Amino acid sequence: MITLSDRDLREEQQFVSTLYRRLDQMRDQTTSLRDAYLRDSDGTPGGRVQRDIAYAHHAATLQSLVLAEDRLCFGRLDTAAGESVHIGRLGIFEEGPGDRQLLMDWRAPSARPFYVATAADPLGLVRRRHLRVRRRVVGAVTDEYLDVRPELLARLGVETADVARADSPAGESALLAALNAPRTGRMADIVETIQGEQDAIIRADRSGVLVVQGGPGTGKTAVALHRVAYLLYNHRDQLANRGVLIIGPNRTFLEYIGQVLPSLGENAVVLSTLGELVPGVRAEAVDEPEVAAVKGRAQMAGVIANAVLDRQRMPRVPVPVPSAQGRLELSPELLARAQRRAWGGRAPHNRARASFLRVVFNDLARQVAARHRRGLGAELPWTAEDAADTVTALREDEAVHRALAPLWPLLTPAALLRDLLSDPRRLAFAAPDLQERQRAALLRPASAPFTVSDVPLLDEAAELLGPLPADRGPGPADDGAARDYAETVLDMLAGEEAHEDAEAAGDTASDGTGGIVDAATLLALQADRVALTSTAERAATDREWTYGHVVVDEAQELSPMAWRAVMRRCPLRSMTLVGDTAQASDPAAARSWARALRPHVGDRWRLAELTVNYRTPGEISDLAERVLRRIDPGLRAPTAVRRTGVRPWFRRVPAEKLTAVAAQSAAEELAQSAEGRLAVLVPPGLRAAAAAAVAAGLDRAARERVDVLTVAEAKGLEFDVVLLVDPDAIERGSRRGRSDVYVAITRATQRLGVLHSGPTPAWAAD
Ligand SMILES: Nc1ncnc2c1ncn2[C@@H]1O[C@H](COP(=O)(O)OP(=O)(O)OP(=O)(O)O)[C@@H](O)[C@H]1O
Repeated sequence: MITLSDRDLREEQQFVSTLYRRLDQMRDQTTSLRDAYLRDSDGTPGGRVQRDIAYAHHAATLQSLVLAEDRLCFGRLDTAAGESVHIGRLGIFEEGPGDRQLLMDWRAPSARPFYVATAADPLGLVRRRHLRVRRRVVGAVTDEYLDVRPELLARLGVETADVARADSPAGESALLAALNAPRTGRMADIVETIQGEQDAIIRADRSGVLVVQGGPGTGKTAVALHRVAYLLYNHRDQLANRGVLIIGPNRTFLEYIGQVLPSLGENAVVLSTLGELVPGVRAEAVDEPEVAAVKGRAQMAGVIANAVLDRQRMPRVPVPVPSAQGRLELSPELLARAQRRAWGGRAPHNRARASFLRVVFNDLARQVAARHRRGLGAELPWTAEDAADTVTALREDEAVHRALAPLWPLLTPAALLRDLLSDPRRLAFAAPDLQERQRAALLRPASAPFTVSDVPLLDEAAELLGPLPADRGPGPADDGAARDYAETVLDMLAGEEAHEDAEAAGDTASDGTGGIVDAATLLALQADRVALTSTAERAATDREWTYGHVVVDEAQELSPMAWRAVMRRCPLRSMTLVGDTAQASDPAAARSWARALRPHVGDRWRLAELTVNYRTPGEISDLAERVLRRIDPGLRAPTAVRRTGVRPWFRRVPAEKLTAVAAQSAAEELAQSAEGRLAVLVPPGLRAAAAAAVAAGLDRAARERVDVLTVAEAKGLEFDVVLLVDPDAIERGSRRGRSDVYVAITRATQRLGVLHSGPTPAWAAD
């Protein structure tokens, strides 16, 4: 590697300045186009929708151009054929005849050698150049030579003696600078320094299920996000219409990764937690482990199906039906026939109800006709018109509806699940194969909020129930359905106000995720009042939306029921599943990918592995490796790419002083540097006390750099410094407690401190 002369630096600066001038010009042009749509509308509803769509399109383009500002250009390739091309965050062309390309998008096939060419396999490159551009200024340029034949070097004006051969696939100094940089609390993109094994996954074929297995810090999340950007760029036609769904473990994580895709110019993406997968529900609470374990079992699919059947059961005695036409009655035989007719259509419950009621109302009308024949006016004929009028009158009769209410009620998934889990009788009917103890664990008050493990059950129910009919008129919907409906409307109105407020404030991307859609927020928008313009917006509000590609991060945590819900979102099975089975902590999680995927794709999935740890320095990952061996002696931790020379520290503290000492240690660690973030990771029982103690011991600026979290909350995140409090309690805290300790240790990018109340933890004893 050599550092270049001032002349080379000047030339690169000139080129980069040209790029930024063109970028400014593109922004101005897009702004004018966007604003033109604000003024132009023919005033018709159709015209307004078209205007909204065009406006949103140009606004999104403008946002990509704004976000491309930082590190617009970061590389240059010189080929053996004598060509030279600059690589950057997006493609830029000169304006005018010929449209010469100035900058090549990192995702273009010809940009690939930038990431994977080596001296052994130069892929046609002579030189790979890394440009360090900050605030439009080229600060440094480093070169690697991949083909050192003198005639090729001479063409670049370089002497053989001056060059260093590239032996690593991407610029080492750029990589180390990125890895050592203080963390900001938001994940950054890695376009400048994607490594060879990562590139192969990013550019892997779109079809089928790709599992990316890798230890902590191997870049699984980063790779998955760059893969989405790559797929959207290369398969825009297929993917832009259906969108891409990214599922992450919790909201904090989604906020952490939320800015990566917009910074890569991509917005056709929905980010969701499992708890938000069903529109209208935003579950954050988690169940006790044994309850979550039961709810996650595949068996629960049968339980939900039985719960629906339970609502279609018919009485064995006649059902009296008071009506304006007198007292009528439905016999058990008639009800059984209506039930068979409804089942025959194979429609979901709410739709099948129409068939059920058709038979019921015809029978009631038949009874009215028979009464007519027997009574006064019997000499007058009973016409088809009379029959139709009678059915209409019965359908509008409140008393009839009250009598029919318990038979085949309209149901929302929420009502079904709420009733099932709060009623021992219903549960006993639906779950005869669960043990008494398991059923007891599932029971809870009807007013309890939905938990994350309930969401796959709601999804299952939604599948079997189908939507409520759009125009269901006055009808025997059960109380739960009516209550849900009212709640949904209230939610919509509240959401609409919030939306209008945000618009009034000119705050189009107030969530900081650059316009990527937060499923739950969007649900609150009333589709017929606010035009949902982008694919992502429409997808996020529609439970039955199927995506062009689905990414699941921390996929090792999914229960069999969660897998079913996820698979429904992607019948094409174009999926990227990233995770690490050694980090699994969910009690219902599968222990292997094969086991998790077999019910859905058999063995038709591919495995890619990442083996290098970019996050954790060697001193900390050595420790992590020992924890890993205690989970399974056959497992190996990924190799750390760097060492810092700073060893983790341990301190024994009396149990009652743990939180106070954690607060003091946090203050000391933060004082060591003005930048970067610190996490205090605690057992759930200490969280509140530790948060209070830490907050009390810090000034405001320092407080903003600290998070006090449980391990579950810290999943997928990283911090410059981690203080691990009472690891033995974390280990004892759950069946997969050792995995939690492993996850905790591997969150640190620089330093780790451990506070323990008992003897030194076994994994660190020597
Ligand atoms: N090629 C790279 N260049 C620069 N930074 C990288 C690269 N690969 C990974 N990183 C950085 O390493 C850190 C870990 O990456 P990431 O969070 O994607 O790992 P992970 O495998 O998902 O970890 P975990 O399983 O612990 O959630 C991040 O800060 C990421 O930006």
